[in-house]
This record gives sequence, C-alpha cells and structure tokens, in this order.
Amino acid sequence: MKHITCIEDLRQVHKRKVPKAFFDYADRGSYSEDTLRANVDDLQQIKFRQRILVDVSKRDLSTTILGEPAALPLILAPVGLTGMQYGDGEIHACRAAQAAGIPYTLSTMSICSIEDVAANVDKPFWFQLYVMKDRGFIKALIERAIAAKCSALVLTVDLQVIGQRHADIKNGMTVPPEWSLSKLVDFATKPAWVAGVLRGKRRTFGNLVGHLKGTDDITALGTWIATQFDTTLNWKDVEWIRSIWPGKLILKGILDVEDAEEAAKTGAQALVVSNHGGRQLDGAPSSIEVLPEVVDAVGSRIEILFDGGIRSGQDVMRALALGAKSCMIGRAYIHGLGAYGGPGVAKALDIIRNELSVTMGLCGVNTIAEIDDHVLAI
Ligand SMILES: Cc1cc2nc3c(=O)[nH]c(=O)nc-3n(C[C@H](O)[C@H](O)[C@H](O)COP(=O)(O)O)c2cc1C
Ligand SMILES: CCCCC(=O)C(=O)O
Repeated sequence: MKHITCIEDLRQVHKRKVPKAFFDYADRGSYSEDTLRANVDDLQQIKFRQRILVDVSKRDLSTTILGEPAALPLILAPVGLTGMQYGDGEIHACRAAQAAGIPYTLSTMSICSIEDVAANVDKPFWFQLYVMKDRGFIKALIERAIAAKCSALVLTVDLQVIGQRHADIKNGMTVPPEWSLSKLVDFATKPAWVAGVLRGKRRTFGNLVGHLKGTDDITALGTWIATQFDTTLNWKDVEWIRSIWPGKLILKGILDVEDAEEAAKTGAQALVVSNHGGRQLDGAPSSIEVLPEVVDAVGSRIEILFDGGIRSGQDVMRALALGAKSCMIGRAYIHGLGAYGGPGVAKALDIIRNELSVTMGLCGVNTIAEIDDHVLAI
C-alpha cells in the first residue's frame, strides 16, 4: 500500500475492486448531487492561517468524545451494507476503529448483525437506529443493542423519506437486486470480491433476519424494509426512544438551528450536523455551511459532531475550527474497506491522522482543544 498516499487513491482502488453497483451506492448521492459536491467543495474553500516559529514538537491529537477518551477527533459513521463492500466489512471496520482508538457506529442496515460484531470485537461500539413503523421490532433492536453493550445510540432523523439516488436505480441496486448481463460480467471480473463476500457471515440485512421468522431471503427483507420507513416520525418518538434507551443518545442529521434547539431539549448528549453525505435532501446546504450557526445556537448545551465531505485531515481541522467537537467519516473509510478490507480502513485513518498532525503543526497548534477559528485565514 506504499503507493497509497491519500483518500482519493483508496477511492480509485475501491472503484477497481468492487462491483459498480456497490461502489456507486457508496460513492454517489441523491438527484443532481449538488449537496454531495457542496459538502466537499465548501470544506476545501476554507483557508488556513499559516503560523511559523511556534514549538510544535508536542502535538497531541487525542480528545474526548461524549466524555470518553479518543485517540483522534474521529468516529466511523454508520454505513448501510458495509459487508457488501468487503466480506464481514462491519467487523473489519470496527476492529480498525478500535485499534485506532476511536468509536465505530454499526448501521441498522448493516450486513453483519449487532451480535456478529459484538462477538468479534474487543470493545463496545455505537449502534445507529432507524425507527421503523414496527415499533415492537425497534424496541427489540434497542434491547439487542443494550445486551451487546453498545456504548451509544445514534438516532438518525433525516431519512423518514428516502432521497432518490439515480445511480442505484440505473445499476439495479434495488431490493431484490436486478440482474443484467453487464452486471453479471462485472461481478465475474471481480472474483476476489465475490470470494470475500461469500466467505463473510452473511449476505443480507443481518439485524433483520430473525425478525421475519429467520428468513435470509433478501427479497422478503427488502419488501418489508421498503414499507417500514415511518413518515409519521416526530419529536414524541425521540422521547419514547429516550425512555427505553438508558445510555448516551446522539441525534444524527440536523442542519437547521430551530431543529438543533429542539434537539438540545431532548436530553440527547450530542447531535450530528449532517445532510447524510448528500444522499437525502438534494439542494440542502453543505454541512460545513450550517455548522457555525448550529454551534452558536446550542454548542454550549449539547456536544456538536459533524459529518459530510471529510476526505482529509485538513477537512477535520476545518470542521473543528468552525466548532465541531469531533467528525464522523463515511466514504473516506468505506473507500479503504472496499480497497483492502481492515488494513484499508487502518490506512484511511493513518492518512487522516498524519494530515491532521501536519496541518496542526503548520498552523502552530499542539492540541485539539486549541483548534478554533484562529487557525483560519478569515
Ligand atoms: C454508502 C453509505 C451508506 C450510509 N448508510 C447510512 C445508514 O445506514 N445510517 C445512517 O445514519 N447514515 C448512513 N449514511 C450516512 C453516513 O453515516 C454519513 O452521514 C455520511 O457518509 C457522511 O458523509 P461522507 O461520506 O462525505 O463522510 C451512509 C452513507 C454512505 C456513503
Ligand atoms: C434505506 C437507506 C439505508 C442506508 C442509508 O442510510 C443510505 O444508503 O444512505
């Protein structure tokens, strides 16, 4: 992996090794992809203030996330179908995060189940929840997360209605999947990927299997899921979740100050400023554009996490400078996983760690706590 020097290099290998339908599912966004692009572009436009002749020999990237020590201000974001990018992808990603000293978030829509991951990693991880119409199932899922000793619940609040991703439809990334000659040929040219996924524990939605009388049939599960996203979801449901989940609660998918104010009243410990990586409301502002106003409004009352468009340590520094306490990354680690499995995730984290360390050094900063808008050239 010596030739891999940045996240884009991992992306290129991911693209080569993983079937197009799954690569595009990870890489692309909703509708015109304006918000997806804005996430990346708006971050890159933020300029740093270079500072010289400051002793930066004792740089320390450690911090706390929800009161727990972390080696970096980073969290692996929940990513559905991670186990289709690489066999047992959720377990590999979680292990890499834990080795790097940061939290991993398992998606409701994961391939490996909560129990699969818990049985194969050393430390607690976070669980991301989609609230579905079948509240009995949701209650049982929360109980499973409690039994697995998950250390935080990330309640995603921006996917009551699903933004259309054109690429997924064109690629037959539907449930059940659509097959075509070109898709079969594509799979046939990726035997290492096929073998890896076949060796994995599951090839369906691991958390949902037991629910439908033990069926592993992706069509049955997919049909059920399609009817289950709940458009009635509202703040009362957050209260209900709060009442049955005893641990730390994080609300993910907030872009609006009024919503942030509401979130701060729920008793949640943190919120994630996020537009779901440009996969939901196309035309929404980039996450970084709204971060400062959310921090101003509620940053003293609730921990502010950030995601959307982070592709480098410089981007992490930019988000911290504008008030985020830590950042979630989605595609940046998924590219590493698709490219090389667990070592690829570790590589993605190494890249971002080193970039952040150098950026801190060149901005004259030694600790994460020192990073604020003084490091920016504005
Ligand atoms: C392939 C993919 C699947 C995702 N699945 C979920 C999910 O299951 N639950 C969730 O809350 N967010 C999901 N997200 C959103 C991420 O958690 C995160 O908000 C987003 O990836 C951040 O943007 P970035 O990819 O630019 O870092 C997904 C993102 C991607 C790229
Ligand atoms: C139905 C969507 C589940 C995964 C997800 O959140 C995403 O693809 O963005």
